[in-house]
Amino acid sequence: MMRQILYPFHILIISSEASSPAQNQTMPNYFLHRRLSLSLINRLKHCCPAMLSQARQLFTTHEGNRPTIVQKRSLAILQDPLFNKGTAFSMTERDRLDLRGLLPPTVVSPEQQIERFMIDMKRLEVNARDGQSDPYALTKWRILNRLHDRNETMFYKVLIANIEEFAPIVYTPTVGLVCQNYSSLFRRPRGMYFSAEDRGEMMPMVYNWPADQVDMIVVTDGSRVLGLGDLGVQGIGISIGKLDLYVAAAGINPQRVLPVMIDVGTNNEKLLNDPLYLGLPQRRLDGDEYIAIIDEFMEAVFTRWPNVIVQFEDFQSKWASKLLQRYRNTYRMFNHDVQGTAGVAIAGLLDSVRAQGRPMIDFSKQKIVVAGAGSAGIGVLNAARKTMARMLGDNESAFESASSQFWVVDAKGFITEERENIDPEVLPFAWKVNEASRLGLREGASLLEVVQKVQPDVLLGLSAVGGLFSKEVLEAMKKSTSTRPAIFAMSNPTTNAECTPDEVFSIVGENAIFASGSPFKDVVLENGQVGHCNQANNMYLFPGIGLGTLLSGSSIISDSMLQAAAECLATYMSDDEVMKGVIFPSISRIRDITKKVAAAVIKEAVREDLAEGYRDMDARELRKLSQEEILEFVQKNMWSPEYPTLVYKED
Ligand SMILES: NC(=O)c1ccc[n+]([C@@H]2O[C@H](COP(=O)([O-])OP(=O)(O)OC[C@H]3O[C@@H](n4cnc5c(N)ncnc54)[C@H](O)[C@@H]3O)[C@@H](O)[C@H]2O)c1
Ligand SMILES: O=C(O)C[C@H](O)C(=O)O
Ligand SMILES: [Mg+2]
Repeated sequence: MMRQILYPFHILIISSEASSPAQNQTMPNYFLHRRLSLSLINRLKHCCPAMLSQARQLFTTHEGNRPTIVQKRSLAILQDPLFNKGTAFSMTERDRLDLRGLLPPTVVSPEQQIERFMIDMKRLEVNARDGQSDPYALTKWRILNRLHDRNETMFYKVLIANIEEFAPIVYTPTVGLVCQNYSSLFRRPRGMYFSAEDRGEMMPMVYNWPADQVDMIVVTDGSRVLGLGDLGVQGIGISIGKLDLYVAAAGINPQRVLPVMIDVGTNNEKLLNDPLYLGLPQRRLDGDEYIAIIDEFMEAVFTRWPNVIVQFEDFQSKWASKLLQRYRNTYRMFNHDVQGTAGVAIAGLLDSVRAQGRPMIDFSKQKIVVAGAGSAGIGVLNAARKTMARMLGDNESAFESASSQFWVVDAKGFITEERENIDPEVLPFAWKVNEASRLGLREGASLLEVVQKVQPDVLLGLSAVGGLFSKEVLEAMKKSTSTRPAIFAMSNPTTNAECTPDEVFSIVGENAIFASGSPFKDVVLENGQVGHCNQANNMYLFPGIGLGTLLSGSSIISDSMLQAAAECLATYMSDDEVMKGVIFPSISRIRDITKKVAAAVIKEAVREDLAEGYRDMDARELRKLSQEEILEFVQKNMWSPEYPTLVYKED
């Protein structure tokens, strides 16, 4: 009789403590429960061992996964953002980890923590937003950064749950402002800094990083941060921002990411003269000296973490492609501005063909004017030409005729073969002088002249020049031969966008397709419909490329893997969406997109026989997986910000 009464009562106590860590219980309540609970366990132990084991089972089921073993206690754990839960530490955990007295007595749930955080953040927003720019952006970044410093799990919970609102803070455009002001914003270090002064020391230095396992490194030398130029050591912000998205979008475990800054000096006079500048106060190293440093860094990180993936980010175009060619066949690396941007642009360009109600294969007939022939522009041009050539038969003549679909304009104007000291990478896109003159164009012609003469289907900007697509240029786009002229103002941050969506829809027309690198708000058109602002940003690809490479176990990142990622993104949008001018998904879908892109990358790595498997999933097993099973495998390996149960154990 006694057993029958005790049994449900006991389970109730155990499960309530386990599942909802004594939410909002004050100390006395908690102790009462705990005392009851312990005494009942003792009684059960003697009178009914079977019941006890059932109760324990229930306890374990409620706790979910196995606990995380930590070698820290007390203050050390509260100061460790990877393990910290703040006021969400349950009372039992507080006891186990010597936290009693170090936290206010009320235990709150993770949901309540986020609610409190968001209320705080929203307070700032009263009268704060003025259209495109947000005067409180930097303050919000600071608040988020402080949260990142004290509780990683909660930071990612907040970021994922509010990705539309906070991606523009941790990523473009605000991250640009953060990099510009980094020396004064600096509070706590994050990531690693390798400088020219560390020559010969990088190998042992790598072992200063506490994590034995690192999956993703994003490295920059700060030489071309977004469209903001050389920001020297302050470029670390861009590596941090990209990795925030790796965790939020791809579910890479935050304990296994490493933002890196390689400081070889800066040519930015303002920084060199700034006494508060935190980087090496010297001009940038160049030539062999520069390469030797990057070589040493690569050797060091791949020695300690042979399976790491290194994403090169925001290297000036002078070095971007050279370093890519130097390392891409030896190391698991890619240059995201060159390769990721290309994929995103191709996906958008293919969807703008669909938006005209035409088949994707008609992409090969599109006339494309590109403003900007730097690392991003050249990456897009090469990938677009390759895509067209494949559609036209994939032979040399297909390549030739594909080249004549592009008109490239840089800081010196329209590029022909007459250009002095032409960059060999641009040469394949330079027009023959006589063919250009047949169109009424000459070397150095202005963007406006080119648009007037060519009447392109697409005008794509990767120039880093805000407002480059002037009223006159957009007026000229009205004569585009396309039924839905596409204008891609891809430069970052917002101030560098070549034009705004309002300008496009009001000048070019309501049928236009608009995409920008940094986010803009949709526009209400005169006809009452919505003019969609698509965000053509490589954030839709890099998390999936990284995750797919990691899970496939491929030791390199091949062109076909990148192509598969781009094609996956291009087909992500439904016909219905595309016809409405929505050619990129909303960022709120980024985890789903990333999962699919990663699956496409894995599939391609398997097809190319590059996949070597990941953990228990060896290459043979991976080859047997269906599409659905690959997606499941990806999903299973994506980290989610949930508090694990912590248990203390000495080293
Ligand atoms: N949306 C994205 O996903 C994405 C990805 C990568 C780069 N970007 C942006 O693209 C921009 C360029 O990046 P990059 O690495 O190629 O830089 P870069 O410095 O290598 O190249 C800039 C190019 O623009 C040209 N240019 C300058 N003034 C011009 C003008 N008045 N008219 C036409 N061309 C002009 C330069 O000659 C050069 O060819 C940056 O703003 C960057 O933020 C966006
Ligand atoms: O960082 C971005 O937002 C995109 C791109 O990598 C850039 O350099 O602008
Ligand atoms: Mg970049």
